[in-house]
Amino acid sequence: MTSVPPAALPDGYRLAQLGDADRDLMLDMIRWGFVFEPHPEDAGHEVWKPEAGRSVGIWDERGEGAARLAAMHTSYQMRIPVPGGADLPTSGLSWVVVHPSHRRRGLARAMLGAHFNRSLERGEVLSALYAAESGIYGRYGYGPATTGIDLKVGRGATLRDVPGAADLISEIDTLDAAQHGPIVDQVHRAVTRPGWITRDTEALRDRHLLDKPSERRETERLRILIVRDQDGTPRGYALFRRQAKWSHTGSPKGAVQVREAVALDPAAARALWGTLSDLDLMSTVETGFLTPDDPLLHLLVDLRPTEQTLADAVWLRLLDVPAALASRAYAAPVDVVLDISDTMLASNEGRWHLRGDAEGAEVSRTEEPAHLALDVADLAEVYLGGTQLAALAGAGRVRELEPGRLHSTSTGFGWPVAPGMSWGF
Ligand SMILES: CC(=O)SCCNC(=O)CCNC(=O)[C@H](O)C(C)(C)COP(=O)(O)OP(=O)(O)OC[C@H]1O[C@@H](n2cnc3c(N)ncnc32)[C@H](O)[C@@H]1OP(=O)(O)O
Repeated sequence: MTSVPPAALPDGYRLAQLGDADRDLMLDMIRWGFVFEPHPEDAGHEVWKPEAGRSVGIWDERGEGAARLAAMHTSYQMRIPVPGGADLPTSGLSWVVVHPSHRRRGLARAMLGAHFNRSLERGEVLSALYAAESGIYGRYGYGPATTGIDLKVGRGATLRDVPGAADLISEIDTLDAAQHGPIVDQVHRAVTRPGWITRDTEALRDRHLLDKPSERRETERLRILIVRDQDGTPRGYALFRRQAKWSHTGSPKGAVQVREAVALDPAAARALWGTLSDLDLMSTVETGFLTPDDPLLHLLVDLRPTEQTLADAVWLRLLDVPAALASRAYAAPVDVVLDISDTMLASNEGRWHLRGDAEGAEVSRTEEPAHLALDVADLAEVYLGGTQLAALAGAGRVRELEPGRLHSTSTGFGWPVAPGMSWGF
């Protein structure tokens, strides 16, 4: 156990980096936190590979005997593209668990403080996560920066024609990580969208293509649909499973469960969704999280029969506010003083003068009067352009201190392509 700089912890607890020797304890903690038992049939399929030096635990040293692990988290090294195309170093926070015996005494807060300091020391400007419950992370300065829409589309839903779609070649196969991994990676990487986190390490790529036997119980194994152009170049893919169901009168009611669907052009999107929505014996396609501007929403002739569920997707934390603001481009010129409150990272607190446009931006500390005031979590929510500053102002979460500044700044923070990503970590 390597010691980590002290954090505010209740007496008798100690924060420390976790390593390979702690792996079994970490896996046990993860089962406590996320409530599951290992399935015997998954033996040999587990590829949980925490990245070296990025896991931290809290040990309970009260009482007699050896210290017991009371809490843990890990993080992954990632890069997030932001509006304008810059790729920012990001710490992908994951597997945050406090054992039920130790909850609600500040262990999570202490771990988050350590996570912020350690990420900043590594030069990470942002932290990103998927929240198990949406009430947890706002208090630590994270905001839901991307939104996902899950659609349930009926079999044979009419899609608009796209020139060239009929010329593409669609092939369906059983997913084989070694064979299809490079194709998935190549297409996934070619997407240009704020928030689109690439899977840059082997551990992230392996985990993403994992097809655990226990997950096939009610369904089939993971399949892949690849759409290629006439030259054989992949233009899109979908990872999916089919689940067979039958009505009491013997009619097929199966569901296609899409894990991830990526298309690089309109024709590929049309070919992909056309195939997925017309598989034999299936009556519905469950799309999984799509970005709010996904082509499927605009290919469908009639949206009314589809069931839609909107939910928060990636939560973002600006660890270094000036670096984050200076790294993105702005859809319209902005020249504004923002007064930021941040209860956990004092280095972000206070007034920042931001001047930016489509080419880039500069940010400096200032004593000038502020035009807009907001919390760092609300800044995170608008940072990738998915939520309007003006919308948050409508809910009283952004204060306009100089009349007339809100709308121009809100336009500048917007972006024509919705932020999003297609996989969870
Ligand atoms: C990125 C990810 O890994 S998401 C996964 C998060 N982990 C889980 O959901 C696993 C099960 N839950 C847990 O392990 C724990 O309950 C945790 C990690 C969510 C919270 O740990 P704790 O040590 O109890 O949190 P801590 O004592 O620091 O509480 C911080 C604050 O958050 C609040 N809080 C904690 N969990 C929740 C929740 N699920 N919903 C709403 N508020 C919460 C606490 O009430 C407290 O509020 P306060 O500051 O106003 O007093």
